[in-house]
Amino acid sequence: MVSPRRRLVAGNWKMNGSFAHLGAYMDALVQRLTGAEAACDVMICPPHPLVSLAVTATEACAERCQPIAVAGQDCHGQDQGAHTGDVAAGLLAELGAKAVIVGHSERRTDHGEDDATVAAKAAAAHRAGLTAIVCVGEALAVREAGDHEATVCAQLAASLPDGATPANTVVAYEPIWAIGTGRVAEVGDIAPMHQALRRTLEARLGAGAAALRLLYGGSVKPGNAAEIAAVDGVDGLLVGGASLKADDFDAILDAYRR
Ligand SMILES: O=C[C@H](O)COP(=O)(O)O
Repeated sequence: MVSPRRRLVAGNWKMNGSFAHLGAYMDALVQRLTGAEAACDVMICPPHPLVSLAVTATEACAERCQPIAVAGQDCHGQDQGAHTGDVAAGLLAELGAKAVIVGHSERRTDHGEDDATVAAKAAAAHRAGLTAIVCVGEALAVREAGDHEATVCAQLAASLPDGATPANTVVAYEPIWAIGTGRVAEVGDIAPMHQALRRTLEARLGAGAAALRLLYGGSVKPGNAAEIAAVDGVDGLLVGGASLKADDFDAILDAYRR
């Protein structure tokens, strides 16, 4: 049965990009999307200093192609305060962002963020009117030990704040061993995990869980996007490195043009 959930493809630029890159990228992406709409929501997540310019660029082309939403890559769990270097979800919303990634494994590793911190960040996103893209995923050792489903499902349950709904939350399953490594999870890795995560969402959110989108991320490229997009239970893709080139990102969107 075809899922009723609207697919989402989001490009996470991580700590890459520049003002010059953004301008050229938007020109190229809009050119490719014009007259070639993909049957999915499209989102880019540039570094925070580029969010405002990205919003301006997407608004300028709104009449030429399908909407391109802009998202932040992180926010603080509090609405404001003495947190040097952090970014408030409300400010991202004020800049025109529609969503923010929270709990990416690189944040969890680089900044020691635990599930409670991620849940607080997602709640802050919700208060600001943003969609929280909550990331979860296991390390290689956890998978090799066979504990991956229990680990990631527990991670998801603890990373979702009260008040999470399909309207304000997206979940991204990103096995850490597949991020930026070129090592792609097999269909046989992805499908069972997505089924387990769906059960976790149902236990947590009840009937509302059915509409919540569950993305896959980890070395998604033009060459494997269609196969991954076709996996039962995958409602879209969170793309890192391959989203940095407009051509490659557009080729990944082809997965939703067939
Ligand atoms: O947020 C994106 C993921 O970390 C995937 O990154 P990647 O496509 O470079 O493996």
